[in-house]
Amino acid sequence: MRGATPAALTPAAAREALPEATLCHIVDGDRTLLIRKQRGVGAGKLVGPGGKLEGEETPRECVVREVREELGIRVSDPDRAGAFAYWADDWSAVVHVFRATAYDGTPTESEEAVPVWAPVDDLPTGEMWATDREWLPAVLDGDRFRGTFVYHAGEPRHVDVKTGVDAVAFGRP
Ligand SMILES: Nc1nc2c([nH]c(=O)n2[C@H]2C[C@H](O)[C@@H](COP(=O)(O)OP(=O)(O)OP(=O)(O)O)O2)c(=O)[nH]1
Repeated sequence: MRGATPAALTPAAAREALPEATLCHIVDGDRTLLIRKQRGVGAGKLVGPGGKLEGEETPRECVVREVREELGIRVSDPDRAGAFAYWADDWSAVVHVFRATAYDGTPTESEEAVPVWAPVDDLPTGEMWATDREWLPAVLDGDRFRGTFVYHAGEPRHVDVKTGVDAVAFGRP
């Protein structure tokens, strides 16, 4: 299945075939909380906090754990906003995206992440994954989406995003 082309891969099959990861987009009034990723996939970029699923945890459990590990805060209302299947030369995954508005604690720098607040209506897209701009504004706005992306040599070669649709076909909440 890993060799299947995206066109042949249904969302359910993608989840079977690919590792799963999460992203959390916290909205606080007119700003949103990103991290400057210090290591791993996407190091150096501005991204939502998140990471790979571990063991039998659900995506929601994963995103709460990752936000706590990376920023030292506890999100209390992560809401599933969408998902994308993502293929690149060195890493491919189904990434579950959550939106949250409530958290306890103060975002604090860790080995993995430096917190960066960004204005919701002026996102630093030049420092983000090229395809994040296709779905992040909708997520920050409370909309839902589903996406499929193929990157080669760091450039997006296939980009398919549908907003206003449920991503539940990509898997468990
Ligand atoms: N914003 C954004 N993030 C992405 C994209 N593709 C992609 O895999 N990611 C994220 C999903 C995960 O949060 C992250 C990959 O996991 P990670 O390397 O941070 O994993 P981790 O913290 O569990 O692992 P580690 O560093 O301890 O090995 O990259 C994308 O297109 N845009």
